[in-house]
Amino acid sequence: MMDMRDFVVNQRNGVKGLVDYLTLTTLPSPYIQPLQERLTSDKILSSSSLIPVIDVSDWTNTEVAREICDAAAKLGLFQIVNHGIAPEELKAVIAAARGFFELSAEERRRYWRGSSVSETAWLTTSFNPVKECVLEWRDFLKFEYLPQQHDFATTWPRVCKEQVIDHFKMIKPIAKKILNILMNNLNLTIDESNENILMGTMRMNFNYYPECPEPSLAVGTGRHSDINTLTLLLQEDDILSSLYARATEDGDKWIHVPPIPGALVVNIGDVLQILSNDRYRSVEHCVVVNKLCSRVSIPVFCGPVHDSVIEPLPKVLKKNEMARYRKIVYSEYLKGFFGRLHDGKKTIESLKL
Ligand SMILES: O=C(O)CCC(=O)C(=O)O
Ligand SMILES: [Fe+2]
Repeated sequence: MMDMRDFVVNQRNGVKGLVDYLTLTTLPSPYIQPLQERLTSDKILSSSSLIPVIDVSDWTNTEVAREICDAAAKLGLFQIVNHGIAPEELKAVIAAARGFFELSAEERRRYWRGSSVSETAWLTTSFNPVKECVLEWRDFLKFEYLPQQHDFATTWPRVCKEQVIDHFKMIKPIAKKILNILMNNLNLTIDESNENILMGTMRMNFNYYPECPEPSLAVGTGRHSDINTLTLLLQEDDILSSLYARATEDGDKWIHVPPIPGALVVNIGDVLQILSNDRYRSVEHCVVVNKLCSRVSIPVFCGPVHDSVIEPLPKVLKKNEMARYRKIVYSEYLKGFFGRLHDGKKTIESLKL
């Protein structure tokens, strides 16, 4: 019998390669999640209006700023509409992502992590497939955007290179506006002293979740919070019941993040929670897969450069207020996160004082 894990991970076919190669009618055993990791219906809150949707057509409107800061403080996740990126441009980057995953397994393999033909783009599967007992039903291609390095994108796959560059360029000013609003609310601005922490790096994922024979037994992306400052995520319009956010830190209830045509999902990452000494909170989220259709999602992660020192900003702390997190260099934070399995907010919790 075929060793599925070996085929997907070591032979670098990914889970996309697996579903293309075999007609699966049941979920292969390496993907069967323990019950507590499955998003069963009893854990889902059913109201559809729990995720704020903010119209940002006027960034200078104080009401817009208030809604953004409020959502960042409470749930740590919201959607924005009328952000200025045209629907056709969003469709183009989704189509480019699908274009990449429609390449042959052999073509895709050229980008596999560890032996990728590109230093700034690599493909892998699940989250930490060497360590995980149970795999996640997802492949992803990651891009690092280094605008100062002029030829950074020459090695990116031809099928999607232009759209990725365009998308990075369009997302960057939107991210900066949101971060600026969040900083202003803390009586700070983005300046030379903090820009490298807030958005010194930008990365993008093409997440690909193939159709799954028994979605209720699997997860697409396991429970985690993003470890950066801010994520702007594009999800496909027409695929429901995929992304879920944890409603409250202490309960096991989850809220569906519905796809809205033309919208971007914005979520707060751990670094912003630390810098703001908990005034903003990173949100735990996870992804459920589908039986009949594959799904693509495209998060852009803004975050610190590796040698940034992350700690509650002295200017945020009120008189006698204690810092709630110990200081850490960001590269150490990354090691902590990527050395674990997806496990909710364990990385940020490990820094709590
Ligand atoms: O696929 C999604 O909707 C979310 C993916 C995600 O959370 C991530 O890539 O960090
Ligand atoms: Fe995420």
